Amino acid sequence: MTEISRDNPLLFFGCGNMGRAMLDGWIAAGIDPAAFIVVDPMAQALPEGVRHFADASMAGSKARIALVAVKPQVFPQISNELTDIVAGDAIVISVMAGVRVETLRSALPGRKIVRLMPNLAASLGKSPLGLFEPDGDAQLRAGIEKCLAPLGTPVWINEEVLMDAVTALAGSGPAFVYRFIDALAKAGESLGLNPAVSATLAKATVDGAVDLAIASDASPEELARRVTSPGGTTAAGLEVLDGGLQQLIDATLKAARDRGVDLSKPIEQ
Ligand SMILES: NC(=O)C1=CN([C@@H]2O[C@H](COP(=O)(O)OP(=O)(O)OC[C@H]3O[C@@H](n4cnc5c(N)ncnc54)[C@H](O)[C@@H]3O)[C@@H](O)[C@H]2O)C=CC1
Ligand SMILES: O=C(O)[C@@H]1CCC=N1
Repeated sequence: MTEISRDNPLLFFGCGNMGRAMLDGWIAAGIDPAAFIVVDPMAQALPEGVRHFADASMAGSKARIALVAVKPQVFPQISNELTDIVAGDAIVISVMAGVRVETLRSALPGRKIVRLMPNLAASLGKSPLGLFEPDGDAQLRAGIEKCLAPLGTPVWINEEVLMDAVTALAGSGPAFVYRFIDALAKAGESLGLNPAVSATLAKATVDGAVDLAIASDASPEELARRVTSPGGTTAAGLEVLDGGLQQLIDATLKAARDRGVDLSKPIEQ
């Protein structure tokens, strides 16, 4: 059921920023565009061959595998539409932040529910893929991993409550990294560098540092040590950064995690 193809298409319910990144990742990996159906009133310029319906009622046959990628706040309003277009025994993968398996199960009785927390790097096949399913179903897990393999690295999470931490770190995380890149560039500018030069240096620095961190057996801490000459420029900079960075990142992730917990609560009408 997790083998997606023209005959067993995956239905995207919502295909905005996140859905589109996943769709692009799958198609870039060589999956037939006809293996995808998108239901989204706003989706535009979808890849050729992807079947698109503005409304669920137009989608025709019931999907056996579906991906829910609408905003969590929208889910209560669309759950009936969704129930109508996914088969009774379908696999439903939700990327919605906060929305719990219990909520998904009560809206979609009988379906196998999998929660997934990806990020936008799915379009490049480089997304962390935090996964939770409540039944410890080995066959389902293997099928999901195979299906998601073109998008990045799967990591199963054993306690659902930790999906809010995964969301904060891996789902929201790219935005925090982009802010760091921006801050590097702005700081370079304030030291007199031309804005375009500073932005290029900031991106290339982060790009190379990340590639080294991934390729090397050394920890990030050890790699930082290798950059740092005693009494040199890096030591002078780290003395400032180490005075506040961890505290700031702790507070940032906690705020994001706590918002995920809020989103898990029923919306007050
Ligand atoms: N943007 C990101 O980096 C990440 C987002 N997510 C999750 O992905 C979900 C979607 O987020 P984004 O893509 O950022 O939002 P978005 O606003 O870009 O996309 C949501 C899409 O849902 C569509 N939609 C709204 N009502 C609909 C309906 N009745 N039927 C079908 N489609 C409908 C909208 O037209 C829109 O294209 C959220 O639940 C979010 O928590 C998870 C990880 C990362
Ligand atoms: O900001 C959000 O709520 C979503 C979930 C993770 C990334 N974007």
